[in-house]
Amino acid sequence: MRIKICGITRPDQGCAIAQMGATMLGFICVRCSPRYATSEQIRRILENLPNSIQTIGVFANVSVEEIYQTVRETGLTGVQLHGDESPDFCDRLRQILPDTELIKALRVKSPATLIQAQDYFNYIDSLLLDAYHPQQLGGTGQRLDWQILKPFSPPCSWFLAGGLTPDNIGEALQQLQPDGIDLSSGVERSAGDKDLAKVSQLFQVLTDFYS
Ligand SMILES: O=C(O)c1ccccc1NCC(=O)[C@H](O)[C@H](O)COP(=O)(O)O
Repeated sequence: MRIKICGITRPDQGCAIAQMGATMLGFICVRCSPRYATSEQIRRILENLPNSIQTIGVFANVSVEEIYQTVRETGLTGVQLHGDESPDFCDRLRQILPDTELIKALRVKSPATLIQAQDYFNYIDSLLLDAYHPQQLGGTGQRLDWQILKPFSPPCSWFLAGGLTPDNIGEALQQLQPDGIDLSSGVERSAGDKDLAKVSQLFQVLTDFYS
């Protein structure tokens, strides 16, 4: 199970969360987000992390060139596209960053979103399914309808996101079998400030679940 904790803004919290067992850390490269981290901030956080951890930059509706430049400046190992990027955009990005993991996030509004997902399978490494919110792109704490995900079995790996917390993660994993999980506001004190007690509680629940 891949465990991604998203919206990291502080080096000490990044290190602590990596030590607790996260396999991926996410950095919000979307300027309007309260969790926005600059390339300089991301670089400083990455300097102190173990090499084994994957580091994912989250982008929305920016150019291939901007993403390329941020990845080169920071050393991020992966990119998550959280806006309205097309399959063709994913294909172009993959061509200029062939060794960078490419995750396409889809905000699930209805079962039609899961049909739309099929258009991306040839161009991405993983899908991330998040909740739909009319005004915000991500980090909303909104849970998506797990019921409509039950028959979903894509040919690529997929992450469950959207309103996950230490209190509901067990129930989510009883109902669904994602390859990874992604949490942000459910393990925060305030936007961008992770609550290490909640992150620790999450890992305890996961340990109990899998033992
Ligand atoms: O987190 C943000 O502020 C954000 C802003 C703009 C685009 C994406 C954003 N987050 C993407 C993520 O991967 C979050 O972890 C995901 O939306 C789940 O968030 P939450 O429901 O708070 O766990």
